[in-house]
Amino acid sequence: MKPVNILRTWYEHGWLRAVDLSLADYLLDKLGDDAESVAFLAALTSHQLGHGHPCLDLKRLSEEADTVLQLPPEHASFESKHACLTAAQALAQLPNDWLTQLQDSLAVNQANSPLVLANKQRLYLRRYYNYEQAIKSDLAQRCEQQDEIDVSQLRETLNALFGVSEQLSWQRLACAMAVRSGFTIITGGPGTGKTYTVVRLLATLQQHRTGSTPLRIRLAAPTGKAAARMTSSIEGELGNLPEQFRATLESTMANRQAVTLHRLLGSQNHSREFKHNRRNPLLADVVIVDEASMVDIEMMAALTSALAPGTRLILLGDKDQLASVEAGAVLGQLCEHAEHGHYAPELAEWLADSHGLAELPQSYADKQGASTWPYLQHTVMLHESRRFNAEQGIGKLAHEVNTRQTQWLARWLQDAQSIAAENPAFNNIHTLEISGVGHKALRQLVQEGYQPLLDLLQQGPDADVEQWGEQLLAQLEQFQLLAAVRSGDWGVENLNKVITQWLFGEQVSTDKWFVGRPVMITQNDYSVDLRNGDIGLAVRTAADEPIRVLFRGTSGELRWLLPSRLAHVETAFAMTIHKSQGSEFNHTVVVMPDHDSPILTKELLYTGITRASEHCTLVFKHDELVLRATERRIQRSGGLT
Ligand SMILES: Nc1ncnc2c1ncn2[C@@H]1O[C@H](COP(=O)(O)OP(=O)(O)OP(=O)(O)O)[C@@H](O)[C@H]1O
Repeated sequence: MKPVNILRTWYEHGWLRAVDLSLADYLLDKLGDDAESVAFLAALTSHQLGHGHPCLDLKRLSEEADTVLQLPPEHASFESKHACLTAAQALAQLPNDWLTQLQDSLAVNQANSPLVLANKQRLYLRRYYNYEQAIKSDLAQRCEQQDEIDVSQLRETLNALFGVSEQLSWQRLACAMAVRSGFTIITGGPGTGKTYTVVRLLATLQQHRTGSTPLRIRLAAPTGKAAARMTSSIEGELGNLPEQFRATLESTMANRQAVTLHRLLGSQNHSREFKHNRRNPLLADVVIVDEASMVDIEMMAALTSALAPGTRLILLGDKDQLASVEAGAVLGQLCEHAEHGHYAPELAEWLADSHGLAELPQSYADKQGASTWPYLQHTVMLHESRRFNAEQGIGKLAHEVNTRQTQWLARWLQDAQSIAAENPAFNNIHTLEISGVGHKALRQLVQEGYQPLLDLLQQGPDADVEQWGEQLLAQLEQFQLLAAVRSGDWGVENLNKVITQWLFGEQVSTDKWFVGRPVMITQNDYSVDLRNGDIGLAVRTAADEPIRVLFRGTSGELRWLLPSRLAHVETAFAMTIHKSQGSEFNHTVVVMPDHDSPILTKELLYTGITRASEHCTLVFKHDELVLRATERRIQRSGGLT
């Protein structure tokens, strides 16, 4: 079959997006029928973007095409599998010299050509290649900025902030690292003290600034919700600082409000360009970005290019979480293997000195570190969670999944109850093995989980509507279903239908407005200042009032919007694990599907489990699918490192 016809069949069966096919058609139109292989590979590159990869990894493509391209897709019907070639079969239809054709093509590696082939291995759409190059050169320039620091003074400041101790504190090393360098990544799982560290880092930076004017510090996060969380956790942590540092920070940092990255950079209507860019950089000495694992490659390029050469950039995030839904696992790539340090000997020595230690443990030093792992010379991973014990409950479950250890997990999946009976510290993780999503045990779990919210809604506001709104939004974070997949019986769409019926009966439809409908914004909407992923709740403040949707605004305020103002929303009793990033729920229920799929990975499960702050329930039909997902890793394509 001709490659372009394979693409058409894939498109007709929903395996490929219209935009992917259009690119192939465009190239064929410009270059003629001889360019079929090039057009085919360009369409695949575009398809990869839709799966979060900024490029097509050609080596992996020839080795494991079906896995790399995630074809057939999760939702593929039986008929489509019959009608379409698999990715591996399709690739076999290309002439043997497809790589040479690609290298020789006018569409590749020419001035302003639409495609770029890097190292004969990664094929990019030019725009994404440019983003990657911009990030690399901006970060390289920033990595070279190293301030001369008086180590003994720094040690004194850190002693005052963290206390004097012989015990290695990664938080303290993170502060030292960020004071020395123009670019720093602080990564760590939930509760490892990223906020705790940042507040102390801000104090250290102000203390060790060179001029007399206070540093201009800007705080940002990729979503409104993450920005609101950042603001409140920083505000909360300020109170725990030693008095002299707290007073300095409060007086020097009048603006402690974190904003979305869009707002920081100044998004402009109907344009991908931001107000702040290379020509008009941000006025800031330090920019700190929380939840950086959610920042995609386009936004990261916009950020790094909007920073003036002297601005210090500090990224915070959990490298082991899923990356952004958009293309580019930037943080994950930059600090892959951070758990091993890989510090060049001189850096390891300096870090130890800043801490007052004789040396860092040998396992974190690496003679080749500087050349092999340049970004790790600017990264500190916080290892110890203050919220979860890695040996117990949620901490243990998250740890076993993250490190892909299935032995304990297999036992827990079989008999979580006995494990909890033996040790009450495991009482906060639960399994629910069910034959289908209509199962009464799931229904009971959902009804009990949502009952307090329904009671609050039923009760209505007393005199104080704002207080009621606060209670509702707090209650909405108490219980949440997260599904691994979108479609099928076990997917988000069906779960929302089923839950709506369980809670509100047959007369209510999932896609209509009703009091008690939680919704998620599915696209950034600047006209109402809401972002993709923001969550609201449909309420009625009085019987004669219209339904309004209650959201938390970026400054923490309550917003009561009419549903007619919301263009892109979906019901959110259940949401995908992808969309739950940056949120935390008291009781998180993670629902695995009844069939295997390449999207079921340890990153997905880890992200779902770590959304839970108090209780986590894992719902599944087959325990071996949970184990298989734990063993599977996301392969991040890209050339940042
Ligand atoms: N070195 C420390 N000494 C005492 N308490 C600490 C220390 N580090 C962190 N904590 C406490 O542990 C809790 C979790 O820390 P923090 O909120 O900073 O973690 P985080 O990594 O930012 O979490 P999140 O997953 O929410 O992003 C907080 O209550 C914090 O005050």
